[in-house]
Amino acid sequence: MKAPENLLLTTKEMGRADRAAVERGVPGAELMAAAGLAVARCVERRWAPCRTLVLCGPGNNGGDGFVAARVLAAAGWPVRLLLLGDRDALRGDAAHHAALWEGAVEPLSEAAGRAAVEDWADLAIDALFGAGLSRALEGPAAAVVEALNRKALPSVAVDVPSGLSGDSGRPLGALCLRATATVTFFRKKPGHLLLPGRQLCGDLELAQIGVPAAVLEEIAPSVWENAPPLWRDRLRWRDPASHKYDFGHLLIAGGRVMTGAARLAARAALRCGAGLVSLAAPEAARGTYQQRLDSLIVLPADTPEAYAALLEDRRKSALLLGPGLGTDPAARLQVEAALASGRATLLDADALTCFAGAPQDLAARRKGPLVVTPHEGEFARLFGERGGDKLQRARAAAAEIGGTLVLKGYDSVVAAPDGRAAINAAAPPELATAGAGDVLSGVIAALLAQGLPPFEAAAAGVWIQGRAAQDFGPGLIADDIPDRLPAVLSILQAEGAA
Ligand SMILES: NC(=O)C1=CN([C@@H]2O[C@H](COP(=O)(O)OP(=O)(O)OC[C@H]3O[C@@H](n4cnc5c(N)ncnc54)[C@H](O)[C@@H]3O)[C@@H](O)[C@H]2O)[C@@H](O)CC1
Ligand SMILES: [K+]
Repeated sequence: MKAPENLLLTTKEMGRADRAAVERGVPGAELMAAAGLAVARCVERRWAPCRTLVLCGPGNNGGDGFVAARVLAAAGWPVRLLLLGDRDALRGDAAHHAALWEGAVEPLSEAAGRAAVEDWADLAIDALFGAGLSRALEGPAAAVVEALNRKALPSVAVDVPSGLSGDSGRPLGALCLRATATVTFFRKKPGHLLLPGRQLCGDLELAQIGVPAAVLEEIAPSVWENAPPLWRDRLRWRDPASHKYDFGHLLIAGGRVMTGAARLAARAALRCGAGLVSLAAPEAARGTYQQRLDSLIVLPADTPEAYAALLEDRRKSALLLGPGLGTDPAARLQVEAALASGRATLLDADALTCFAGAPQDLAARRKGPLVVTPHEGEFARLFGERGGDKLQRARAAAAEIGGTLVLKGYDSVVAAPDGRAAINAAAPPELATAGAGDVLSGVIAALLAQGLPPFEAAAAGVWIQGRAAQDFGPGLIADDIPDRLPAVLSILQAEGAA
């Protein structure tokens, strides 16, 4: 299984992993002991002993809370434990660990929860609900979470902040804890990375609690956190025998007016190792394209037919259309010619708008590998308003067009038509700037030109661009990114050789 350490598990899959671990002889009570201990250790690392309020729910999330309370109390921390529901109603491992707790168990009522937060606690451990949350917070749980948020009391959430869906990254109702830190177990969940979940979790810690990695074989999850182990072995590096044609020939379709977009893409593509990058452009714009980038080959394409004729050269291994292309009928014909050529094709921006509201037309014309890279606005234009969370929408849309789809954003989702998906959490907010999408399209297209499969090219491209922009800070413009790509590639090459 690819990159097992980066796999993400849905709440259901995590339940299966827990059960499979127990079937393999790891007692559930031990898993819970390790989970609660990890929470306590997180608290001890981050704070000096202080008045700690442990809020326990009626399920196993609450059981983790009992363990954390026990560990902290034994270490001399002042701990109060408030339980939602009846102690006698606790079951299984949670009942086991509740019985080992020697301190008082105070009932969590609306008034008791509020008072403990407002008048007593310096810190809270949220063990109300984890993977088992099935509806919006209400009653005492809602009251105490609301009080925690209002006071902005430091808090550590067990598994997920109460109120959050670990699958969608969205609160199940209007209310969700804003945690300082979250400790989760075995593998992260999609909701830890998707927005707003990623921000509601605060600092995310992953603890290993004794679930053997072998259980992943039977669960066979297909969503990863985007990271080099997922695609690093596909990257191509030059050696003394290399020829430029071994690294592909990318053809970019350049428009007449907005020439900056395609130039950014071209520069990024050259920096990302494409053997040759050509840009097909109408007469009026050719001079502009050529002047700004000496290593770019500018080819004449005054009509869609002239563009199609360029595709007869089979050495052109990938096509990029969209940045600055325009949305007139000629642009649409160019996109159709690209799709019909069977060449690996990346469509972005205007090329997607050419198919607004008609993704089925796009799917019907596709003859080869396809990557599309819409932001939310372009996605809505192409597919219409869709329900579901970001991961669901991206996967469904990828399956529909039979291509890999990158739904861009701070939490970009890369989805393949076969159901594989990667969520990217390694990009800085500064990438929200004009032209960053054009750079990304150039990076991914360069990887396609070098023969990477679409899903790997897209996931690698998203990660590489994010890393190139990392640590730049305020003031980043898209023009800064291409020349920062080589440093990222050098690190990836060195890691691959190690
Ligand atoms: N062996 C295991 O299964 C392990 C589980 N662990 C912990 O167990 C958690 C999952 O435990 P559970 O499946 O028991 O689920 P939870 O403890 O998250 O919650 C389930 C309980 O909450 C109730 N509930 C759900 N939504 C509610 C709402 N809005 N208002 C009131 N009640 C609500 C359910 O009826 C059920 O009683 C994980 O998040 C993790 O913290 C860890 O201890 C590691 C081992
Ligand atoms: K929780």
